[in-house]
Amino acid sequence: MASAAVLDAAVTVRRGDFVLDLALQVAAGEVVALVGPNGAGKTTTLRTLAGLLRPDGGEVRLNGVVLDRAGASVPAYRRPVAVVFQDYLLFPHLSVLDNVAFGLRSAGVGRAAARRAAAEWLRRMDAADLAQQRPGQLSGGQAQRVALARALATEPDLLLLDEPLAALDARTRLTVRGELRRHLATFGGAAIVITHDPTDAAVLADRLVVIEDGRVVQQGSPSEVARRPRTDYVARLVGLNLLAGAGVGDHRVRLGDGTVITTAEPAIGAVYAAFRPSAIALWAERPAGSPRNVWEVEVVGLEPFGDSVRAELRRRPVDRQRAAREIVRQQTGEPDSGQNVIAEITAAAVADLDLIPGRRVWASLKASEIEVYPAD
Ligand SMILES: Nc1ncnc2c1ncn2[C@@H]1O[C@H](COP(=O)(O)OP(=O)(O)OP(=O)(O)O)[C@@H](O)[C@H]1O
Repeated sequence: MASAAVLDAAVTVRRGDFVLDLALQVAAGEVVALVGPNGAGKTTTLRTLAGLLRPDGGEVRLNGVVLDRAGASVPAYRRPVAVVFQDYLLFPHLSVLDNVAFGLRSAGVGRAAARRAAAEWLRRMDAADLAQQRPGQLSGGQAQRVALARALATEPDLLLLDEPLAALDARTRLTVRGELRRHLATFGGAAIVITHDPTDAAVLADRLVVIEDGRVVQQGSPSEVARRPRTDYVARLVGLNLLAGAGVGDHRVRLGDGTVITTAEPAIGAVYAAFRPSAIALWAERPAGSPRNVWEVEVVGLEPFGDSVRAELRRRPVDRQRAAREIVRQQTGEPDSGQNVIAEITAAAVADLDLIPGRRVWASLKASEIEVYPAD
């Protein structure tokens, strides 16, 4: 069970035009996954916490000790912080054992004691048999285990992992992900894992912190975030459609373009509506019968997705003024309003409906398939 915050950071970091303005707390024993699109500020966060970048303002505290504050900064090598870099950065000329011992030697531990401790960490990581090998002889999964042993051997209060599984092929990744989860579970400090992969985040982390453009836009347990995304990026990450609108009573939500959708749950005030791409069915003719949401849509694009096909659909606005703006938007080639939806359908349906970009069809979505929740 996680306890009081080990890491307590509230910093501003400028890099050219980019500003990271981040408040982040991580408890003892807690694993946080830091996710965000390219350029969101993940690496900047990691480098700041590691002491490789000086913040322009704010404070970083670790176990109550100030590491950064206006004008004063504890250098990287003096911080109880360990980093596992994406490509592991093992020293090629040293044996695995000496790589693991290196961190301890730098922290002032004597040679014999450092090697004994390194051997013990390799044993814990099921890597004792690799001790005399050189990094060049290791598989990706083995190198990751060694890098993790090297980081944990220094018994850091904060462990930072930068895309720890990115260098691995899909099969190795699955096994190493499981191993990493086991090792992180026994780590008593605070851990932050940077990842682009929603599965890695869900498996490894207790909490997801999503940053976009230098700011935290959403955080919560992996299941909360997966069920209730709050930005387009998060919705895409977890594979849901996300629409924004306002509750207008009677289980109805008016979307930005005037479309009204019916939801099973009551909706009040500003809300988000999220649903799975597979919840959408497509029809050649307007479907009649059971109560559901029906939209006329235009196929924007089609993409294979496993055994099925993902179709990007542009909903046709019902609000006349907005429709006029939509026409202008299409003519001027402005970016999408973000209200397109993705449907996941079978290849047979694509053939039956003769779907091609530009084709107009009908889409239906059951009210019970929509998760509706407050936007603020
Ligand atoms: N040395 C630098 N000088 C100026 N700007 C920089 C520098 N390094 C990074 N930036 C800018 O800081 C912003 C955040 O970059 P950062 O590498 O932290 O993002 P990221 O979330 O790690 O992205 P990615 O997922 O692509 O690694 C970007 O806009 C980037 O252009």
